[in-house]
Amino acid sequence: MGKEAVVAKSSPDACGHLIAMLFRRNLLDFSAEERSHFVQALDLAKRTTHPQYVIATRRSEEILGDDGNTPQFENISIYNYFVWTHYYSVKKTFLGPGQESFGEVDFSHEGPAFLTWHRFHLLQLEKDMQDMLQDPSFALPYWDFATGKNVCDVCTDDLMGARSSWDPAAISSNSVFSQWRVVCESLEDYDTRGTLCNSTEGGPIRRNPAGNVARPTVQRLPAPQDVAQCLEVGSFDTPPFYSNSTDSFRNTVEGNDPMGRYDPAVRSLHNLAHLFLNGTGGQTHLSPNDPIFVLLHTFTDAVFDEWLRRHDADISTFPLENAPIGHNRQFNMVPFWPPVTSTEMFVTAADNLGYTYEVQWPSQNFSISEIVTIAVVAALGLVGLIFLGTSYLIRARSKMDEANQPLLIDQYQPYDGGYEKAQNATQPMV
Ligand SMILES: O=C1C=c2cc(C(=O)O)[nH]c2=CC1=O
Repeated sequence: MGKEAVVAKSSPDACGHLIAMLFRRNLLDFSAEERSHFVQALDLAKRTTHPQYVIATRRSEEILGDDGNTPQFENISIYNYFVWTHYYSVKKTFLGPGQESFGEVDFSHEGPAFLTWHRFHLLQLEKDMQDMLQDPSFALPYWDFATGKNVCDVCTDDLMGARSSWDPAAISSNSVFSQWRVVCESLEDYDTRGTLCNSTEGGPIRRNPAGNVARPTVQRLPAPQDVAQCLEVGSFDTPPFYSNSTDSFRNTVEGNDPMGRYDPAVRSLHNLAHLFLNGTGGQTHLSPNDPIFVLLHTFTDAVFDEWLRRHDADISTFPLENAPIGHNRQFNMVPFWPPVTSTEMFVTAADNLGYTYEVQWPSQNFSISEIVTIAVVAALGLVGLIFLGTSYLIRARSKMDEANQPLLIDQYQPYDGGYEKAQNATQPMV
């Protein structure tokens, strides 16, 4: 049995059957043995031909090849299939020779399906790896990227690969990931010749965390507070269901301003984590080639799942229509097969999908204005308490004085020398 997952409990599915629960854990909590097992599993997925899927390497117009008789499909490895599906979802649309390709269609980003698309993407890889390992308990771990730091803590040789000492944008030769070669990098071909990404591998993974000197705002990872604030955004998504949606949880976690305001210069959470990697992992058509992509997205999915749990999974703000192409609730998510819609993925994972996350969520810090309000209310309360306490003490004190000094009580006879007179009366005269 794989060590990544602890199948500690089971839960009933929609039909009432018991399904084992997978625990997606923080990669940094893995033991040395678990780390090695996970890295080897990824490497095996990179080298194992996908047992079920082939990829199309030409558009439907040319799918039978130049002679009209040679189907343009190729085998691909399990991991490279994961890369290819992401590439396909973001690829530009070829409009014809000599024409600029159309880049405004993105089936997996900048729209409501961002979270549901990537959730299914991860589930497919996880299932493929379980089958490859013949281990149904294999679970993908996550990278809690919301550290607020300017270092990549999973970039060590026992995990995702340290920085090479020779080239700051390369992976150390002690890591197996320095041997990985990327697919889908021939953008020029796709955009000018209308070809599609094929299974041919090219250059190595490039990664230079925090190293983008031209853009200081992407040299530091998101902070825990960004996650806490994002989880407070109440609506799943808002019109126009795009990258400029305000007060939208989806747009906030995808990576605009943590308060849900739109500022094109701002990158946070998921987008910031991609750009922080500064290399293969920061370019949308290529990013899954860097295996950190898997961990970055499991964490993003964990935030989504926590939001679904806290806000009671209300799909009413997931549009039925008017979202960008591919992003409406009932659309099949491109290019997954068998067909799957966002609605099917808009459910709490533990109750419906058989997995859950072990995460300690950061609590919300108070803003300056909230701190001032709390301080004023507390000060007023204190003044009130002091006033009440003082008046009570004064009243109690005066009651005590009355009890302890009976001579001051009105009814008591004032001293008039009567005692002495009486005494004198009983004394015999000498
Ligand atoms: O692979 C991705 C790369 C990204 C870069 C940005 C950005 O905000 O500039 N966003 C990205 C999302 C990705 O999925």
